[in-house]
Amino acid sequence: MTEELAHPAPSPSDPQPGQALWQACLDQLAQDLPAQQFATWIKPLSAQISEDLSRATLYVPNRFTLDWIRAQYAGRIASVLELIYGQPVMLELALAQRVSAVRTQAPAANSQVQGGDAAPAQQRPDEAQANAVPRNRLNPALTFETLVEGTANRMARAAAMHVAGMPGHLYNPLFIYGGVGLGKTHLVHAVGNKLLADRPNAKVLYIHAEQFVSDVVKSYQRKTFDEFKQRYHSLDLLLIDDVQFFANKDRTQEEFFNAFEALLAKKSHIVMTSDTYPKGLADIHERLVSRFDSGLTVAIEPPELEMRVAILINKARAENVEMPEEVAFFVAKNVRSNVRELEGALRKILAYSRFNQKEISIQLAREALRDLLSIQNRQISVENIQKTVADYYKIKVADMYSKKRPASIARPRQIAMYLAKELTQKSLPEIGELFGGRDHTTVLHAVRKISGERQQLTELNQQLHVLEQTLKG
Ligand SMILES: Nc1ncnc2c1ncn2[C@@H]1O[C@H](COP(=O)(O)OP(=O)(O)OP(=O)(O)O)[C@@H](O)[C@H]1O
Repeated sequence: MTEELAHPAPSPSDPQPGQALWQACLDQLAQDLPAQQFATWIKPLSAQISEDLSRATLYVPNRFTLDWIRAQYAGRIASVLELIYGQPVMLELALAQRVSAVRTQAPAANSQVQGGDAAPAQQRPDEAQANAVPRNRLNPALTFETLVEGTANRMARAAAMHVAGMPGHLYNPLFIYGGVGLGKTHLVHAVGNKLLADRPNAKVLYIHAEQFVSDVVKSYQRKTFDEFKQRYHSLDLLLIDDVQFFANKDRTQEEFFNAFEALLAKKSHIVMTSDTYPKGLADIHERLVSRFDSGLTVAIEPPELEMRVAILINKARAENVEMPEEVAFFVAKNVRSNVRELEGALRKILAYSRFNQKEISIQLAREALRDLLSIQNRQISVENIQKTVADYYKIKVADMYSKKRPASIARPRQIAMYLAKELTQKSLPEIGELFGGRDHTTVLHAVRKISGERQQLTELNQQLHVLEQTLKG
């Protein structure tokens, strides 16, 4: 693959391989990204690449930039590095303040490279960043229009739309929770962007909870609580991300409580996100938890298959690429955990297609995602098979190990045994053991029976096909 790349892939024997790799990555990103984004976020990065090229550390000046780079660009940078080098390069993000400590520990041969001709990140004046990040900290790209709707986020989206259209009324506070990479941050930015589109003078602020913590600490140290209060208490809309980060931060919780009360009293709106529902939050004072829960609490679930397909097609289109539906289905079936991973897979496919100048097809997607797919294939376990088959035939997983014999249970159990033999490296006795301590001859009987019937019964063959696809991902 590497010989077909736009840049010759550096090898660890090049004089300064880290520098060459990072420069090639920058060149590629400069082509891929809008000039403004590249100049603002990527060019100023300071990179340190380990001698064996297995690890790249990017230094960023502050927490906000770190979160931003992680959310928006880290996946893309990692896949470009991987494509150029031909092997995965582990990407780390670190705050520039720690550079001196890291430098003293780093081996002398490590190359510390700046993005383009920018000043070192730790020396850049704060003003440069202040210019780059809008004061309300909203990302204009994260809107309702770019957020694909599906069963998984329908309720949260509807509530967020309502808040954006009529802030200060219903659902205050709006508390959105869900697992990583499911679109919580996107949704809160969408609320802010919509309100500003309707009312450009509205005072809106998006902030990550960690940034709020750091604001509290700073105003405590500098004795600037009046400014702090002025800033937060005068908002029309406060969007605060990942409030689970308030855990064990008493002073922050107190200040947030004050801000919360002040904002609600003046009918300003608060939208919060978290990785869990309010009562599931650990180490947060009860009075805050009960306030979090006093408006509307909605979950965002992992996206279902159709939604994943739509997200892929939409995101590809945003990059001016038409992704054939069958390819989107293939990817969506294989990448199931969250949207961020889906985006990562898409980036890999686009980069792979661009580098190799090949049309996007299932075969190309398979090649581009081969690491990810092989990990999944390796992960097929008997437990996984039992659960998938039980779900498919709507029986209990416990029936896989039970002694029950009715056909409605015995048959799915035989199918699961057959798949365990086909898809794992386990021996017949090992499989028997995992099916409630059955004898290996019982497993052998099941394997022979199902494989024989599969040749004759189209319906069974189809069911097995679906199960295999599901399990292989
Ligand atoms: N329904 C969706 N439609 C389009 N893009 C989406 C959707 N959901 C998530 N995304 C995209 O997926 C990526 C991850 O989403 P986001 O950062 O909002 O997740 P999150 O839930 O806040 O995750 P975390 O808890 O890790 O911060 C973003 O680039 C976002 O734009």
